[in-house]
Amino acid sequence: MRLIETSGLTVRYGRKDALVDVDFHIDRGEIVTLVGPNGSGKSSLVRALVGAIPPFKGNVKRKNGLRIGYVPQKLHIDPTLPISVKRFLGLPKRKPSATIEAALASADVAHIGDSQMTNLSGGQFQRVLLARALLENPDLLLLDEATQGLDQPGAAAFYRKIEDVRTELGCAVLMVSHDLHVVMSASDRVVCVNGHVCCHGTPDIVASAPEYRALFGSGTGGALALYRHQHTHSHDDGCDHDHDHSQANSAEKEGADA
Ligand SMILES: Nc1ncnc2c1ncn2[C@@H]1O[C@H](COP(=O)(O)OP(=O)(O)OP(=O)(O)O)[C@@H](O)[C@H]1O
Repeated sequence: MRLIETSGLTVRYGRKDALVDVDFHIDRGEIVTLVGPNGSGKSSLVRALVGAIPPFKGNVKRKNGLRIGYVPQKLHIDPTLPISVKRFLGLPKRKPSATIEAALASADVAHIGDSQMTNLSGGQFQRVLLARALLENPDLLLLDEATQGLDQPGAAAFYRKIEDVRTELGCAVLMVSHDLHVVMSASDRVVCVNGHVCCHGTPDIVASAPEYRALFGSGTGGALALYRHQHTHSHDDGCDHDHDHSQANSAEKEGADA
């Protein structure tokens, strides 16, 4: 079932098109990763999907009553403001403590409810933001560069957690990343934008390839993968971003030979 669907979506700021003619959809329970370089229109697409900006052309359809849980890139908390994790999760609207505890448990941080927000590590902080997004029992979990600032094992652990959350709660997940190479192996689909949809497809797990290990280190449990570009697509459609296919190609070969 479609949760969100755009057709022919164009987003314009002033006289400048940020995105042109985008057909995009996300279905119930699927994990979609949106990649693209800086300024390629990822945030614009997300803003249009959630209805924060209107389409200049085309349309965006959302399922009636769609509930979206949003995990931002980061959130500034005044370091002089003492606030515990549980109190933070009760803002702006108080929630039953059982609801808060369940959300913390789903984000794997059940034990830090009484900690001060300002004392959390980067990884714990992102888990709390994830718990906050889960409070409303979302149909769609939206993560905007949610692992920025985490080290690589931290990012990998966070991705694996997201995969678990999808399995447990059945929500769809839309992840946004500016890193073309690092995506979730759990993604059902990867959509690459650069002012338009350049290409889309399934990511390949290349965790066993030496090149993969050289790039990302080991110990990620296969949560990180290189996105194998679809080499069947043509780049003479005005897609002018800089893909580095060499590493992914050699990793694929190694993976195939192994
Ligand atoms: N509010 C705005 N007003 C004018 N131009 C904007 C606005 N927001 C974005 N843009 C422009 O639209 C284009 C797409 O920006 P967008 O923020 O969607 O890209 P992005 O892929 O999310 O980038 P990043 O990875 O750097 O966050 C850019 O050229 C940007 O300068």
